[in-house]
Amino acid sequence: MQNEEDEEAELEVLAEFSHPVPWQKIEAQGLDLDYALLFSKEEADALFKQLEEEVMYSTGEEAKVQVFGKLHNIPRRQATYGDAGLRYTYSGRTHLACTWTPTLEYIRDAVTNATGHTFNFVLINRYRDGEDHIGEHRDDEKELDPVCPIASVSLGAARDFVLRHRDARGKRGARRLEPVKLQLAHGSLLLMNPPTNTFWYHSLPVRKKVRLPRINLTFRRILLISRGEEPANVWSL
Ligand SMILES: O=C(O)CCC(=O)C(=O)O
Ligand SMILES: [Fe+2]
Repeated sequence: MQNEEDEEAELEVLAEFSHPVPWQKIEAQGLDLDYALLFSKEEADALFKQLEEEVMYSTGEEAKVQVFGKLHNIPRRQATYGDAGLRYTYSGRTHLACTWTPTLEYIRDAVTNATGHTFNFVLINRYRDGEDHIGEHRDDEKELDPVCPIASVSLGAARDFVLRHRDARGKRGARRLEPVKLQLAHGSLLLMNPPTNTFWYHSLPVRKKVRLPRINLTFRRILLISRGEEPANVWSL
């Protein structure tokens, strides 16, 4: 019942604001992506600058990951924002979302207008230059709403984005499935639609020639109702 109401609300949003974005569809077995330029260069420049002033990135323990029992600095900076009280677990750590800034609300609403989907959380990654990167992973946490795409907005230096099917990883991948490679441009929006994150891993590899910073925002919808043994993803609302 709740879902039907949500769907109706989303359709209304779609009908009300159809944004003039030329979408490009990218498909492969179990992979479904939509790519478009969401912001003009001028607007993307302004948004990048505003985010540089507004976003507070994690520091100290929060900015480290544990790999085989050892703590490492993550090779980029991260921040989480969202609806009041939301928390989200990734890489074994629980993060409490900061409340939306005006610029983040503006970008979130532009994504909603362009897609008809609503989001209650954003993970922000800042890559200083081409040395900063993110390793191969899937965003398949069980607290994510399984019907909602992950909407990835890129600002700043263009970077390569590589997706590989889970059965084609490693030297002796069980299946010959070609990786999917994209370049994520300044002001672009990439939708990772279900079931992409079940079957495909993605990464942002090191690119030593890239000298300029990049900010990536992945808008997500986190379920507020606990499933099974898991606690609900809110402290208090
Ligand atoms: O920076 C990117 O384009 C990807 C970031 C990413 O994969 C993530 O936030 O989960
Ligand atoms: Fe990801």
